[in-house]
Amino acid sequence: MRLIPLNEAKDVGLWSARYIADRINKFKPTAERPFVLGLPTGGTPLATYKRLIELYQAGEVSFKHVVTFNMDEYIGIPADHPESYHSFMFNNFFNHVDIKKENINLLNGNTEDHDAECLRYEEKIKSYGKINLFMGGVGNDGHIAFNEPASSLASRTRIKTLTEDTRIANSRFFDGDINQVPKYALTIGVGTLLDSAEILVLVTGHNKALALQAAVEGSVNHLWTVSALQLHPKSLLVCDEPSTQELKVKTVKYFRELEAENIKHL
Ligand SMILES: N[C@@H]1[C@@H](O)[C@H](O)[C@@H](COP(=O)(O)O)O[C@@H]1O
Repeated sequence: MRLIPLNEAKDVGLWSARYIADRINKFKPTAERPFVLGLPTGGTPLATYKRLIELYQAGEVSFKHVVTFNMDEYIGIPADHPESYHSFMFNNFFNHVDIKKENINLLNGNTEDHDAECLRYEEKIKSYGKINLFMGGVGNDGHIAFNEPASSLASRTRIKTLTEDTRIANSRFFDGDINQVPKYALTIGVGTLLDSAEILVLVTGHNKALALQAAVEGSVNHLWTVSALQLHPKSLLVCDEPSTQELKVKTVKYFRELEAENIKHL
């Protein structure tokens, strides 16, 4: 695991966007051999999407041969609801870059058969071999995608019941009203995520400090599903200073020294 300790949330956006653009460019994707990118929603990745759009506008990266898979989607709100993850992705990213519509993959939370939809998604991912890079955020309780506490670390794409904590946290997008927040979601599993070649998780704000501590200093534990990153050969946590508050000084110092060169080149 690598941990990149940066100062501010905006630095996390700049660093991660540059990282993703470099990965895509190095891969030299073509129509026959696209770069497969996993994507999250939430407040944290907004700065990354904004910067990726700027890099695209500056001609530094293209999404023409990039295929995307989103992590999760609510059940029970229409795809065109302003707070669906479908709307989020088009409004904040897809509408502003040169990605082809047919290369965008999102879970559909409004089918008759959720199991069939989840299986379809897993099969579609498999049809590309694997996801080259999955970007994610983390919930206050350490959930990754919508893999709430006690999700199996071997889980695949499926329906999950959202915890009250998550619904309270996400009510900020629903006029502060928890009753408007869906109770269920479709989400990739922890196992699905771990199959990716590389995982990049963004962590910002003091409310993520316990989750970051669990991810880095805790044991692998299904109550903090983000800790499963410890099992992955190539995982990367990019964080701001407030989110490191619960880490030992020694831990932060260690990673800061290891990453001195990479942090300098922001
Ligand atoms: N399903 C999403 C997660 O993928 C996201 O990481 C988390 C944190 O969101 P935020 O970045 O807004 O704190 O929220 C939701 O629960």
